[in-house]
Amino acid sequence: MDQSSRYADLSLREEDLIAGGRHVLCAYIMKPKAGYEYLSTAAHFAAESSTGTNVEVCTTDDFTKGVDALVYEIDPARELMKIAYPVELFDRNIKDGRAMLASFLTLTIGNNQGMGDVEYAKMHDFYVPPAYLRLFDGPSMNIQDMWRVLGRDMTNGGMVVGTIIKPKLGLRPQPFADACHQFWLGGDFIKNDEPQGNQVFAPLKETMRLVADAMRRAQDETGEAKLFSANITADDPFEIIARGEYILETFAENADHVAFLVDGYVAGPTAITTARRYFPNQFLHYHRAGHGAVTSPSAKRGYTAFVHCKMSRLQGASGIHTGTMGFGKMEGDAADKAIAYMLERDAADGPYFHQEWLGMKATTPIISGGMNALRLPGFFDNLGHSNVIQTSGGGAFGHKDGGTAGAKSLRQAQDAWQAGVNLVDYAMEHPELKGAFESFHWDADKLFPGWREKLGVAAA
Ligand SMILES: O=C(COP(=O)(O)O)[C@H](O)[C@H](O)COP(=O)(O)O
Ligand SMILES: [Mg+2]
Repeated sequence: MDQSSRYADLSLREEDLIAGGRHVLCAYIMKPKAGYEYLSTAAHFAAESSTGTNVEVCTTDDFTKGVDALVYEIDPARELMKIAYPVELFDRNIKDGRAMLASFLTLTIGNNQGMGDVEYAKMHDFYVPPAYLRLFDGPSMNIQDMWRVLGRDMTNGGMVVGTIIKPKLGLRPQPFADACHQFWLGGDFIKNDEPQGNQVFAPLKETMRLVADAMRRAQDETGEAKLFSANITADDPFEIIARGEYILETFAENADHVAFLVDGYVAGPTAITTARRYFPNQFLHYHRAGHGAVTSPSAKRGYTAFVHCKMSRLQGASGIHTGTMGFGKMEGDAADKAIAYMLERDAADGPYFHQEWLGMKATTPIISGGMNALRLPGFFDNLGHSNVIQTSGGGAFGHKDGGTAGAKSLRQAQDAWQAGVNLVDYAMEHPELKGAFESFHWDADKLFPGWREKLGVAAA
């Protein structure tokens, strides 16, 4: 059945829809299955994503039709389809009238992902009008709160030097805390790796007691503040809260040095919002493990990394992994800096829509995955600044002189970039950075040809 007379109106203009402020706009790359016409499939998609089904039902009344989602633009050659969703379609909390991301996802990327006439559909961008934007929590904390703890400049405080304790799993509590202590003697920030929680060989309570102690000792030894991002991910919101409360109590006087890490893709919006609302004074660290299943450019369904990150700002993530933009080990490319700008700025352009954030706090990009000191200058050149949290696991603990030297080499790389000094020149005066060239010599050969002669390091 062709529903395009009801669920499509190609005479609608995007600027009018935006000026009207009544619609959430979504852009998809959609391809119908063989034998299905583009506009009628798009209309069926809009029906299934809003008020309809595959047939007309006798219970529909005039009010219903007023909240239909409408296809307002198609370009079959580019497989592009844009749909306007009336804001009234989206569910709101009974307790406070606020919006929820679960409802946004259920409609805009819900049943439409399994339709028999759709070959594939992936969301590439969305626009949120002010009337809906203001109903989301948004972040309560971000990198500025870390800079405050670290005693840095509040507008251009620079990179938070971070790591992930490796190995990913398999450390008992004491060696885990020892690794933290080692890194903190040179760096600022440590995060649990995304699967680390309450394994039987490393019970959370015992591990956190030792990590809190390692933080105290490192702070005493260096005279600097240190930060820890603790994984509180769980299926059960009460477990998330129990973990968070235990950790804050254990870090005690250093509780404001603690961030909470939530695996937001696998545990979902409920877990993120539980942490955002129950612990509004902690930095909320959104780890996105698993997102590649839908965001990878090779995935034709789901949504892009850009859409995923943009949603996290609405939910209130203080920081989210944004990838390494082609400079690390994970999928991505230089143009992904648009993701960081959408998170950081008060107004930014996505691939299809301009978004005004109307003062909603920024979400900090967390740069991670196969990074080390040598890869940082190129990364910062591309992004244009270094006000990010950067975590190098292998790039710190893979340093030939250990985690402290690894941490120092990362800080030195950022300092060199900020000072506009070539990394090889800086390494002449900074032994830990020089050690990074030796440790990651395959990167050094590629990124800084001639480094061996300059630094006096013989060929391996
Ligand atoms: O543990 C790591 C990186 O370890 P290492 O520094 O040893 O590579 C993170 O989980 C990845 O960054 C996730 O990827 P992304 O940040 O793209 O979500
Ligand atoms: Mg990890």
